[in-house]
Amino acid sequence: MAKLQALFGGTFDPIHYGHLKPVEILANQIGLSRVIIMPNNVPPHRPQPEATSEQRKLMVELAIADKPLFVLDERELRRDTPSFTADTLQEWRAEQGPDQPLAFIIGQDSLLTFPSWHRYETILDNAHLLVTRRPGYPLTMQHEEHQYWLDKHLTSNIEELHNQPAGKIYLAETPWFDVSATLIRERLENNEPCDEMMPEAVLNYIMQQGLYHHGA
Ligand SMILES: Nc1ncnc2c1ncn2[C@@H]1O[C@H](COP(=O)(O)OP(=O)(O)OP(=O)(O)O)[C@@H](O)[C@H]1O
Ligand SMILES: O=C(O)c1ccc[n+]([C@@H]2O[C@H](COP(=O)([O-])O)[C@@H](O)[C@H]2O)c1
Repeated sequence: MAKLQALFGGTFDPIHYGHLKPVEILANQIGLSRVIIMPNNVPPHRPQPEATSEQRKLMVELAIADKPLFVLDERELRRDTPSFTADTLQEWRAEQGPDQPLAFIIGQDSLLTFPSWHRYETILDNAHLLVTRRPGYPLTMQHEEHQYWLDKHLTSNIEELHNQPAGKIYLAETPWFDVSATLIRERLENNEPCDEMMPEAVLNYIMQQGLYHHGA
């Protein structure tokens, strides 16, 4: 049987432990031997990031250098158009064939906005969604029709993720990591320590590049 593969997309401006730790725990819980981490080039639903795509890619490389679970995928970095997940997953599915189990990992906040994503309903045609917990966000959808959509696809059966190629949503019971890239950017701007929030190599790179600090 083909192994479940999981793609984890993000802006990663910068990458932090709130990205890495829940996904490492999720991988352990459901048996993922590899997670493909994919920085976007043009985030579809937010302003352009502060760090360049090259800098964000480098920070991801530094963060995962000693973590064999993760590999980097540069496909969205090579596109100049908005990094729509539906397009990326369609391309990935075409490469992997119809039977390969594929998944896309998101945090709880992304699940809430998911119905506003470009062609969101097609995403589950090509992949499962694996959702990690994030403090401060409800686990229910704002609109009834979206809750119906969520309930229709929900599973708590890990076997289904491995046996079916796509179509399920799995709400993982991962611990909370109360950190965001926004908080880190703000703290760096104010010269506040961020050592606990991200790998040392990433923080050293940020300092060396003078990133996220506009002070006089
Ligand atoms: N602390 C966290 N816990 C769980 N998931 C997270 C956490 N931080 C980010 N994620 C998830 O990681 C993915 C990429 O997130 P992103 O790069 O936008 O980070 P962010 O910290 O939310 O950034 P920003 O503060 O700039 O919006 C998203 O699916 C997001 O939900
Ligand atoms: O396809 C979309 O419309 C879409 C809208 C918002 C976010 N995404 C993707 O979701 C992932 C997390 O996004 P973000 O903005 O929280 O870093 C990242 O891979 C984005 O490209 C995708």
